[in-house]
Amino acid sequence: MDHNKLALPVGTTLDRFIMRKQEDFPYATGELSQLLRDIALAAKIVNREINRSGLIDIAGAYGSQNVQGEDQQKLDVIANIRFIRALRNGGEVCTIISEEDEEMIQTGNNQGKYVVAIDPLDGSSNIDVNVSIGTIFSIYRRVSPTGTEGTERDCLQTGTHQVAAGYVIYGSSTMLVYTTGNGVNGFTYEASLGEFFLSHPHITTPKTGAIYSINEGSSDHFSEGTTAFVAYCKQQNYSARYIGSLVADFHRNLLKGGIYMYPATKKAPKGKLRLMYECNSLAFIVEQAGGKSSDGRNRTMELEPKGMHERSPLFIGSTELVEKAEEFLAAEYSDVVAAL
Ligand SMILES: O=P(O)(O)OC[C@H]1O[C@](O)(COP(=O)(O)O)[C@@H](O)[C@@H]1O
Ligand SMILES: [Mg+2]
Ligand SMILES: [Mg+2]
Repeated sequence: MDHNKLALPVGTTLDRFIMRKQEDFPYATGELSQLLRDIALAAKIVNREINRSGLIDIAGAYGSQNVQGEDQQKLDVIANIRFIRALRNGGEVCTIISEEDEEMIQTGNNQGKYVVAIDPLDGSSNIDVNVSIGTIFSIYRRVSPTGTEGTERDCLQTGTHQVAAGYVIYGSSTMLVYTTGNGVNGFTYEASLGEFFLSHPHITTPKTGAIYSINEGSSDHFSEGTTAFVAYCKQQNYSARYIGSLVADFHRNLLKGGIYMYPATKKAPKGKLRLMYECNSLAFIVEQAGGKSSDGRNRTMELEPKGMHERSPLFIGSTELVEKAEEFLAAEYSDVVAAL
């Protein structure tokens, strides 16, 4: 009996889980394990900042805009600093792309084998109103040789090249959910012990569900296909649930079944969400949990990134719901083509 392959019990610490899983890979050298620990450490620090954000003056806008033209919140900047510092100090990462920085961030760890794409604080519009927010990350192995700075080619890889991806949700409890391509596991943070504990082993998402998540405030700008699918969801008496924090909406639907959509609209032809550190990361998770993710037509993880902050429409969640949405969009597309 290969004990390493045994399912680890609920309550296993993240550290122990990472170590035991590393033993499953005889050629593993521990760098990815250490990188996952570095991310968990930064998440603990950011969690502390978020929990006390109402008490100390870190609420509100920071006073500058990021490359997307969005007003940065103080916590966006604090989370960005904390994750970059942990990844730099950890030594495993040569280059970082972050939602909050226009250019690639060279860490100085030229021997580092990994590149990280990160959304340090997801759900910025919910920061000051005590609604769940998150962090989203993707990890890639560099393609350029070690000993040099990471390149744009290292950063612009398709989602299928992710070696790991995950998110942290800072909600009623704080959880870290991630995959290294061998299923999805969730860990709950016990602040008094300063530890993440395995609480959700082998997460799988239902094939279908009765929840749809989309900002209907933009419905005037929806395409015909999106409008038709939303109408279909209502006919099916599905529940509309939209928190406005991608991580939180995704997490709920992952566990309960459902679909989250941020479609292309007339005002945002490529949607809003960023391919490298929002869409690809969650696409890897949902596929590993038995779900599906696309831009309405193409598999998210096969989309060729053209820029670090490129946007992509996102339809993600239970396979049957995403496929149903794709059917409505395909009908719209064939109408468009027929009209050409
Ligand atoms: O307000 P909208 O247009 O519905 O957008 C909400 C979406 O934008 C986001 O806040 C974008 O992410 P950031 O907060 O990281 O910029 C998502 O979390 C959320 O799903
Ligand atoms: Mg985000
Ligand atoms: Mg963000």
